[in-house]
Amino acid sequence: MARLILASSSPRRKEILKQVQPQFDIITREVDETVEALLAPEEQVMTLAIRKAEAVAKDNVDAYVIGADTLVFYQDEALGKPKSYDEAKQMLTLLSGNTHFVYTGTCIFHENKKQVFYEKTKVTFWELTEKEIEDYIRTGEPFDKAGSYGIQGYGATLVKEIHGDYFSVVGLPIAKLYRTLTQMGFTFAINK
Ligand SMILES: Cc1cn([C@H]2C[C@H](O)[C@@H](COP(=O)(O)OP(=O)(O)OP(=O)(O)O)O2)c(=O)[nH]c1=O
Repeated sequence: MARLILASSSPRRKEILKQVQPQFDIITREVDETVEALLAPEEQVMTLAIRKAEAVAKDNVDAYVIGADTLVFYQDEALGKPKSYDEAKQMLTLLSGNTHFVYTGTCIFHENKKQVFYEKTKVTFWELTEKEIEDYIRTGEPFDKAGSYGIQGYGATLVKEIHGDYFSVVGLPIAKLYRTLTQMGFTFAINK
């Protein structure tokens, strides 16, 4: 049976994949997460997804290896994970009352061949008061998340509208991933 590997340390990506496939392994390698800021958003997330998947695929050529990367873009500026309280406050203040885009790049390696794609989701935030932003940051939720929020947690209260794939905002566009893996020859447990 073909082996499926999620090359990610994100607990959210693991939960989403588990929702449709009970059996897979998690193997991660440290990769350089810097990327040329002048690249288009989709190129940035796909470049990083390829890097994450490739680092694991080179020792696991027979497996199907999945890498993913999520970035929030507001007016062409990439918002990654905040490094401090102040940075989280700055990001959430930018996003308040405005529309931004969440890009997730996904890459699958199998037998030295790769498939890469991205999803773009449009998210609009409610207008937030300074107290709302500060209360939210104190939950601790912003710190390991691109754009300083998690739509799947308390962050749900910040979101007015979303157009596109919810799961891609959380970190893994599962429907497109399922379809791409199936096209590449992987058989999910549900299809056996
Ligand atoms: C916008 C948003 C991001 N995120 C998360 C998804 C990603 O885990 C994280 C962005 O960081 P990433 O660098 O994409 O991923 P990661 O470092 O968590 O994991 P790995 O590189 O090992 O795969 O932000 C949410 O959980 N909810 C959200 O609403």
